[in-house]
Amino acid sequence: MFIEKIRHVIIVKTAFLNFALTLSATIIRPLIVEQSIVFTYMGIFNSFVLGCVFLFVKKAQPKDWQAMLLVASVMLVLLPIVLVSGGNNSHFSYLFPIIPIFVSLVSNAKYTWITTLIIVVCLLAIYFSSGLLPDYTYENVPQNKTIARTIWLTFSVLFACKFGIEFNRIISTLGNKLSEQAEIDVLTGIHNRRSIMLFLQHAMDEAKLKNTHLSVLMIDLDHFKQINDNYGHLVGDQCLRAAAQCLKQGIRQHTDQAGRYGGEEFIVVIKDANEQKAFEIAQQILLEIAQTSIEIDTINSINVTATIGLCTRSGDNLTSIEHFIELADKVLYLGKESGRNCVIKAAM
Ligand SMILES: Nc1nc2c(ncn2[C@@H]2O[C@H](COP(=O)(O)OP(=O)(O)OP(=O)(O)O)[C@@H](O)[C@H]2O)c(=O)[nH]1
Repeated sequence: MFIEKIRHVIIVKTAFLNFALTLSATIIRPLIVEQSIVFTYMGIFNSFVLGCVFLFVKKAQPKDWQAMLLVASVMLVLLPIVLVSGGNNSHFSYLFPIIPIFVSLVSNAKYTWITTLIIVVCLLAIYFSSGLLPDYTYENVPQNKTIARTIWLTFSVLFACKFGIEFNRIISTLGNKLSEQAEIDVLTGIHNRRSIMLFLQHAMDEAKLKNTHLSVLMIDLDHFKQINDNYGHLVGDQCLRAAAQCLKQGIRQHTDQAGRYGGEEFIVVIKDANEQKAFEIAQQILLEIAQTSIEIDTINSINVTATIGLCTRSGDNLTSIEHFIELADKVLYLGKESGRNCVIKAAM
């Protein structure tokens, strides 16, 4: 959504720039250079078209096709001008290589290749139609120069396409890595608090809408301070990683999610399951944690246990995530008081 918004801003700004530059050139150019009146008429028409496109994309919601609409409008105003100002020798044809770079920035590789292909076909068509249309610049360019410029332009457009796609690929790989890092807890490799809270909020909205069941498990490792004190923080960290793996394996992969809530406390969100099913998942997790041995050296290993507080609510009984977590937390501490290594359910 964030990327889509940035792309929309680029599209709107480019649409405005197209309009402003065309209008300015239409007004200023006749004052500086001597030119045929045809260009002034074309400039007025083009400014009108580009102005309308700008107003349209500014008002519309961010959508993929807006980039293509902008490209289509630019091609629509650019092609006739290029055709009557010397074809591929026209100064306006220098604008062609910018188009694939723009498309790659605001759209995807598929649209960039399609646009590039259309431009290359246009360049060839312009070359073969030269001589058929009047040249209002009245310049006499030798045929070999026209051929050379057509070849250079074609390669520039292809290079711009490849460059734009590669640049975009690097940016999106970096973006994916960054958002992954922003969602994952560095120590355990499962979701961090921010990410699991977001998941819980979405799951809650969904459960309210469909009136399905939703459960949270608050999981706290038992006597973890003692493990740290007796074996050191590195062994403590190993226990946290092992517990996180047990959570990952214990949940249903496509519906549920596990995250680190903070310190030695974890949270699991279970969607579309009644209390009994959530209780079975919790017990399975409890068993997995208790059965996992953590090596402290080549000979010795330890086992940790956990206590789980379970809260299940149907969609119409859900209030806020804070309240939901508080209910699970309360029964978790009841579990601690009643001897640990158990699952306690909150009253429905
Ligand atoms: N190794 C390690 N320890 C952590 C980390 N985060 C929190 N802790 C430790 O976790 C311990 C939590 O201890 P307590 O809150 O007293 O709980 P507990 O000893 O598990 O006791 P109960 O929860 O009552 O069973 C503290 O010693 C923290 O220093 C971490 O990232 N790594």
